[in-house]
Amino acid sequence: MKPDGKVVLLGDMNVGKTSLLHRYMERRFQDTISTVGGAFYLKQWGPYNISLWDTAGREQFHGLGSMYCRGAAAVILTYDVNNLQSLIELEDRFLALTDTASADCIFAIVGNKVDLTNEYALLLETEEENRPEKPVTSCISTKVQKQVHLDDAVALYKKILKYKMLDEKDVPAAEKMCFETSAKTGYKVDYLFETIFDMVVPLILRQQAEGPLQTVDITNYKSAKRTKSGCCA
Ligand SMILES: Nc1nc2c(ncn2[C@@H]2O[C@H](COP(=O)(O)OP(=O)(O)OP(=O)(O)O)[C@@H](O)[C@H]2O)c(=O)[nH]1
Ligand SMILES: [Mg+2]
Repeated sequence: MKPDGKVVLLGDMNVGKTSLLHRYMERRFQDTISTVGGAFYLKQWGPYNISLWDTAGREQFHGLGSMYCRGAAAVILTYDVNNLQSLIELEDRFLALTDTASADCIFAIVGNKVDLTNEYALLLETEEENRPEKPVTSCISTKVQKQVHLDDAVALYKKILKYKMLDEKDVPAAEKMCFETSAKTGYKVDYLFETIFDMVVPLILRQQAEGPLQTVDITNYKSAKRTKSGCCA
């Protein structure tokens, strides 16, 4: 079965892409091993099937990224809120991989691992809904000052719009598309994915109305001839 739409997670190794997908699909947090290549889940959203692609952040798999992004309806650029370099990498290394995504692809920027920051307790207080299963209130002393602020993500979102030559007026507001999550506690994980699915549906409808994705016409290519000289026998 062919999925109706595709959502891809990109970002540096160790930011928590696999954990976020796992939390959303399996409803739990467990130890992960660094992803090799890529993998996907299928999520039914209303009458639509959406494929959710997990990619490998490791440098050695970098070349695969643009392949996974091909035709994507949404790309979730993920960083770790405690690692500034992981946000910088999104711009330097991952953004160009999205050139193969759908022309009206939706972009989200997600700062994961907020549970490790000293702001987390405050976030929980101000967010009555989307409460995690188990608020982590112990071990306050081990919490760290957040390295990346939401403003930095918003600035990156605006850079992406420039890169894509999109007008701010035509796309969802930056503030709406920058999220902070915790795959460990579940904080805002459902909210993230479901906000994106809702945005992807109109895109799916549009794509379906326009017919199948444009594919490369191979009828003009000469079929590769096998010559004797090219044969190793
Ligand atoms: N505290 C905390 N740890 C997390 C969170 N999300 C992931 N981790 C941990 O961070 C490490 C990396 O998580 P992964 O989900 O494997 O990261 P990834 O982005 O898939 O990494 P690659 O597959 O190598 O690209 C693991 O040890 C996770 O347990 C989170 O929200 N909070
Ligand atoms: Mg992974």
